[in-house]
Amino acid sequence: MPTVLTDVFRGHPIHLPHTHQPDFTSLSELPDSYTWTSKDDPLFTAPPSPPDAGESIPLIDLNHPDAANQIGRACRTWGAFQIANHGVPLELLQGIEFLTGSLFQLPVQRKLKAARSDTGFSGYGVARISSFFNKKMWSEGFTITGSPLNDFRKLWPQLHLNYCDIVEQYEEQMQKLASKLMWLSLNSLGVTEEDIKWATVSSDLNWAQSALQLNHYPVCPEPDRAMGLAPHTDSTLLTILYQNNTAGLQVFRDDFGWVTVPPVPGSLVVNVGDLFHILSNGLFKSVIHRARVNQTRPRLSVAFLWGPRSDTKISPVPKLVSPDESPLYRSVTWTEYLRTKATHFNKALSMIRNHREK
Ligand SMILES: C=C1C[C@]23C[C@@]1(O)CC[C@H]2[C@@]12CCC[C@@](C)(C(=O)O1)[C@H]2[C@@H]3C(=O)O
Ligand SMILES: O=C(O)CCC(=O)C(=O)O
Ligand SMILES: [Fe+2]
Repeated sequence: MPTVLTDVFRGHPIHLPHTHQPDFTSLSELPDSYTWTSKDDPLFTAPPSPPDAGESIPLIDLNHPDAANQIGRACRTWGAFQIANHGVPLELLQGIEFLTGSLFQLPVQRKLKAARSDTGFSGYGVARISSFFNKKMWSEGFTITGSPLNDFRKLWPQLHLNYCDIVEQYEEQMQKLASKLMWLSLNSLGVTEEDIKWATVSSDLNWAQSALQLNHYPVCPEPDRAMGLAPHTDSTLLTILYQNNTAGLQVFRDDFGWVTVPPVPGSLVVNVGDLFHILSNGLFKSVIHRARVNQTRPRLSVAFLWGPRSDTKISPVPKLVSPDESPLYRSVTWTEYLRTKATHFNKALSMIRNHREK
């Protein structure tokens, strides 16, 4: 039996202090344990792109005839882009935002009834990458994979079925969209279904699996010294992110520094993840991103983390490797990669890189 995402951390416990979260709203000063400097994260004080430089990830209209090329270009240069006219109903985006807001507004004792266990995948807790940093992040999260029924029943004894329904509809829409985006970007490189047999467009999508990460960044007394979610790349093929109307997401570019992704109502943000970086032999860049926090407005985001089934080996598409060079990366399954990431964090991608021999 191939592992499913739920089993990824079974036998690979990650101990995280979910139960030590403060009541964020009661703090009028930033405690030292939440105060970040460049000692805690070398990129913390990297210069932000000047607002007048006008640099921003592209906003791509999926109905535009040139959308595939625009997406391909964005994946090569930024590793991220926003999309409009994506076909996901606005009411569903509003529904998932409402669910996320209601979940995090629950009393902390109720949320802890659905806390993520050390070997578990789903549930309430601090960011999984917390163990790699000395300082705490000003956020709380909830991961969903498979049916959320058991967790939701603990959170909302009355309304859980309505909320399960929203999650199911949202995941269904996101799966279709993610597959469409992957093929648009691959087609822009001349890669077709003949080249990647495990991911056929016409199949019923059971070659893919996903997780939903709900994030809440409460208002913060000293946002300039706090960190919502520390810099990371996602381990996915693609991540599709919905953010509410409060800015906070930033992407890093060597040439510009940190660039804020402004919320555009109704649009979605798409990130290239590490597995897509590998599949494209490094042509598409998995983007380093982080979330900052705000002094007056809470921020919510919903990340749809999408990758292949656990038994699929991902390796660079042969067509994208020059005949006189070896592939940049070794093959890896999503499960293997998530475990490597859980142990080695931002060194994971370089750990599966081949040392080039001509
Ligand atoms: C499938 C997954 C990707 C993820 C780890 C997870 O098991 C579920 C949560 C995801 C997330 C969201 C926040 C950032 C991140 C690095 C993390 O700690 O948890 C990602 C993980 C990832 O993409 O590696
Ligand atoms: O909240 C955000 O904007 C970023 C969230 C994120 O990067 C993630 O959940 O992986
Ligand atoms: Fe992320």
